[in-house]
Amino acid sequence: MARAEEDRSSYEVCKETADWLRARTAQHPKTAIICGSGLGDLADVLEKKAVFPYEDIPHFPRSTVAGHAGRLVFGELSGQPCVCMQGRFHCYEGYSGSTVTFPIRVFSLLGVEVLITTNAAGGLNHHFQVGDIMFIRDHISMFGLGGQNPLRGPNDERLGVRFPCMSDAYDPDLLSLAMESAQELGFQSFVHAGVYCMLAGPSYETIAESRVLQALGADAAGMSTVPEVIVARHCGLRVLGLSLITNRAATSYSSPEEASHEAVLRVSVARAEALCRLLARLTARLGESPRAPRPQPLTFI
Ligand SMILES: O=P(O)(O)O[C@@H]1C[C@H](O)[C@@H](CO)O1
Ligand code: HPA
Repeated sequence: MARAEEDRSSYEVCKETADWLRARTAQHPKTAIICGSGLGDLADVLEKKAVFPYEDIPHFPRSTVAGHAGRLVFGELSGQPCVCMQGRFHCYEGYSGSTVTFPIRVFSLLGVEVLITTNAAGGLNHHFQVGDIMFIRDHISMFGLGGQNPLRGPNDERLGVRFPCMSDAYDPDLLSLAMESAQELGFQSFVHAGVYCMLAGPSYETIAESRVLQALGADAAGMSTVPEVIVARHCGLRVLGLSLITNRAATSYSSPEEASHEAVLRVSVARAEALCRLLARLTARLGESPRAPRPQPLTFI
């Protein structure tokens, strides 16, 4: 029988973990990066690394999904202090919203100001190709609309307000900076901005469900990210979200597309280098002070 899940929703538990980490690393990360399925290589490019397996960190949950190594990596990216989650937690693993988002609160207590969250997602927008990158402009959470909000339960004001605004969930300045970074790297032909839709998972969508999601205005479908973003905004972090389109969601009964996690991981691993370059460029731009003036606004599909 499964053991009862530890309650990680309290400020004290988050602080205990943050204090434990602070005592073991001299790094003071301002940016946290969550590596999506198969995107763990993003953490390997950090310099001056300090690595903590999740099982060594007090109160940290365990990664159970292939392509999520389960290590917290502190280090520098483009000279900027960062912390990377090599492996995230998903609600479909059986974890509660407060467990899935526990690291975000720990990061906030460590002084992190910006969250960059990445994921693998199925493309719903007809213009998207496998291997494309979508910056998340907004989200729809089928999970959240169904009542599964990670902030459900008593609210501790030390962590954030009871009713956080979500119309500004994805920071427009970070989005512009990310688009500029993509343009500087010559990536504009395969970079878009769009709406990410979170499903509970772990089963992929049916054809009828994919059609509904398209009609709702979703550009990509996945099984993560939204709880992290809600909690990040709750504790005042600025957020950039990024989806790697690892497959195209099937929307026709005659379509050959069949989603599989193996194919998702294959595409993620193949595109990890491009993502690393993009995040390195973006992080360098984030470190520039004062913020460089923006070029002409860019239009992405
Ligand atoms: O952690 P992410 O959102 O990148 O992982 C996606 C969603 C599922 O966990 C898995 C399905 O293939 O990939
Ligand atoms: N649907 C949901 N989650 C996903 C997909 C998908 O097609 N691809 C990767 N994660």
